[in-house]
Amino acid sequence: MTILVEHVDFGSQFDDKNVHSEDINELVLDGGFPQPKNASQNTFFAPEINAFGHSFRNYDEESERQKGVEEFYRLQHINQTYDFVKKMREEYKKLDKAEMSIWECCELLNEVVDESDPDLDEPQIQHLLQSAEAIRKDYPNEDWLHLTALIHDLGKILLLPKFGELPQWAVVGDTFPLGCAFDESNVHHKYFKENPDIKSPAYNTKNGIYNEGCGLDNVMMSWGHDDYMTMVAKENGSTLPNAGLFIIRYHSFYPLHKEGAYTHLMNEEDFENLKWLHIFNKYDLYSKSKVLVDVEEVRPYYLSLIEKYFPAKLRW
Ligand SMILES: O[C@H]1[C@H](O)[C@@H](O)[C@H](O)[C@@H](O)[C@@H]1O
Ligand SMILES: [Fe+2]
Ligand SMILES: [Fe+2]
Repeated sequence: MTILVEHVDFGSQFDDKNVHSEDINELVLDGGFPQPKNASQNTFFAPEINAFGHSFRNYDEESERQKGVEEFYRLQHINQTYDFVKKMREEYKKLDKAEMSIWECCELLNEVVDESDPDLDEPQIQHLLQSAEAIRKDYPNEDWLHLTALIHDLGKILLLPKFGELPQWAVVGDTFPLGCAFDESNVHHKYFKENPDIKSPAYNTKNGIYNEGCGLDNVMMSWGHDDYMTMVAKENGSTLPNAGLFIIRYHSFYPLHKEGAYTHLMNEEDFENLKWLHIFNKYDLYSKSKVLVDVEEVRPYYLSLIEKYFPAKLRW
């Protein structure tokens, strides 16, 4: 069984911003996943079952693994506050923890286990390469998108001793804005009732401390691997297009890109970039499989992309 996901048809607006769209009529979108016989072009067929035999992002399943995931969200929703995020951003903006290349970081990530993820059963470097290779197959000319996929989860190194050994709830899981009301579409929303921010009248309206349409760049997101990696890329002078940086910063913002919540905080540019995030998300989520990528075989290609868009060594 497969799930049918319509391909997003985006216009030529990206050409202006150094991002080129494919001639999508020429594409067969399958991301390398098994396709049904009658699959038509321009339609992405996503697998229905994850590596554990469940549907993807099923947070209600009665299983040991799911209990761990729920406990993860309890802690995350209680502890992510506006003040906490402010402190984290100040601390990590210093980028004084290490100097290393992007590829070195990919290798480091193998030591990391993500307790929030109900679908992933492989080392993190496999997830990076599986999503990058799947998107590369469908969008061969968007090299920036391949590299974006490769690096989108690198921020998970925050779990390692050298990078502060932050608890899981401060690194992984879905993200959400602070400084305004918590939307009900957040998974395990009920645990927000123990978050101290809920008592602040300033934070507890739909817009909270923000103005409608203020742009997501101005919104304080819960702290984690997304925000950190965006910071690292920007501060080290990456030449990735804005759409790539947008994908990295908001790829865990499922309440927005899956549920359509919080759109009142977006500006026009956010809406343009969201089209790319929707595309990216399918590959991030559905490429998690047991079919492993041969790291040595694809390494030269990704090294060439890293060289194109990043300095040789970055500050982390
Ligand atoms: O559990 C997952 C995590 O593995 C991902 O890296 C993150 O981006 C998701 O949003 C989260 O829910
Ligand atoms: Fe992620
Ligand atoms: Fe991911």
